[in-house]
Amino acid sequence: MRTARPLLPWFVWGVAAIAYAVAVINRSSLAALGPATQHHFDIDATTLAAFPVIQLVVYAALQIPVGILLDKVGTTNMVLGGGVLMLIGQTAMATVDNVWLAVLARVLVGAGDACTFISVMRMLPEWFAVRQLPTVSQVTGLIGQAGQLVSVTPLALLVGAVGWTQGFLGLAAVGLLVTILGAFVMRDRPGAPTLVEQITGRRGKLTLNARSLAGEPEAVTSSIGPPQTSTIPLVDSHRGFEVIDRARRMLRIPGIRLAFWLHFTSPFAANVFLLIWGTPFLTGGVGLSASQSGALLSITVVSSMVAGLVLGPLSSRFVERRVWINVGITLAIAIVWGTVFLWPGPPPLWLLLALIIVMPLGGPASMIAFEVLRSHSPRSFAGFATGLVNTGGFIASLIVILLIGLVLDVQGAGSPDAYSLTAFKWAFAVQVPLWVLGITMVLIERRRTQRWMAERGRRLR
Ligand SMILES: N[C@@H](Cc1c[nH]cn1)C(=O)NCC(=O)O
Repeated sequence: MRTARPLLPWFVWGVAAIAYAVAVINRSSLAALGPATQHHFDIDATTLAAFPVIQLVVYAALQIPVGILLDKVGTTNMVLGGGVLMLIGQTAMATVDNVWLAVLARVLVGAGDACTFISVMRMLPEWFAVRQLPTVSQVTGLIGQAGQLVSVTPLALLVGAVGWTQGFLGLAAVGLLVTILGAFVMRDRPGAPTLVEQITGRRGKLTLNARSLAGEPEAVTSSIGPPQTSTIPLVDSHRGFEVIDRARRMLRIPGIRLAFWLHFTSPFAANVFLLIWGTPFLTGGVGLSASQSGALLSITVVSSMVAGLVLGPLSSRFVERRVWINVGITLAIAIVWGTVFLWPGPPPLWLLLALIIVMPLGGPASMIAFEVLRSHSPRSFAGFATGLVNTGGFIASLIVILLIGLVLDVQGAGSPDAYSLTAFKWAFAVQVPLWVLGITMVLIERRRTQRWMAERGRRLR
């Protein structure tokens, strides 16, 4: 007899994905509001540029602590806690005039943002079957990217129409609504309570009867289950050094190192472009107008969303080749950027479009790192391991953001009136050593992973 497919996993995931989209809106809420921010706080361009950098530093620095907390307090509490931090941060952003308080507000936004993505990623295997995970993960990323589109235009229009304070309070209110919704709907796993149920101590029928989609028969492709915690080599542990000890234990598994390098190598070009250096390159370097540059930035978001739809089913169908899919995309990004570097003078429109379409594929490609991680990380360490892997792309992005600024400064082209195309080409060339390092490490760790699995008789099917 056919039993009805449970809908709860889709509701839980839907609310979690919306919470992630709100985190991305909060993260990029200043992206299209540069001049408004400068006017509101009366700050120069350098101080303005410090906002995304500080936020990124906070985000990256908190990935491992958040991952550890995640394994202890669970995904629902982390996503909702992150939501509360972000709405406090945006309320402060709306109401303070002092730039240092605004920096503190961005720290809160960065901290809340840091809690969201890895918690949602950690929650998915509890609700979905292995063969569904690549697609569900990619669609989660895609919904997050939609959040970026919201900050590029609608948020800027809202702030323009109702003013800074009302606009940011509106954003905080959206965060509050989603957090309240999450408190009623999100559950770590089937049978686990919602936040409201944790507080009242009563579990509803929906929770008691909850089922995951993971129990259904695997039709096409299946993958190995994650290893048991006991397969992780023991290392001498001292109290107070638990984090280092855990990191060492996890990093002894080559599959986890492979996931780290996959995430390190693929997304930084798009992150750097979208978060900070894309607009200066397109306007000050290539010579486009602000609106042309804004249109191109929107195309990057759409390209990444479309790629997410394609890559999910592809990496699920070709489990054995998923690493090559990631490497192929990184190489394509490097080749397009290489052509821009070597092109004499300004890149023609076709080349700019190729860059704008190919570069953002690195975001969805980096989600393959989490697929690889799921095959190699024991469940009890999954939050920690997800945080560890997610640091990869953000460390690389931070290094590139800082190096581009440095190379521009060294050439005397560090301010908008001194920008030049040649200076930008040299500056963006700092990405080359990171691609070389990343791809080399991926190839090395892939071979080690294969050997590790062969020695233990494990196989990806
Ligand atoms: N690679 C991104 C996610 C993504 C998916 N599609 C495009 N980008 C990632 O690692 N995100 C982490 C985060 O907090 O957003």
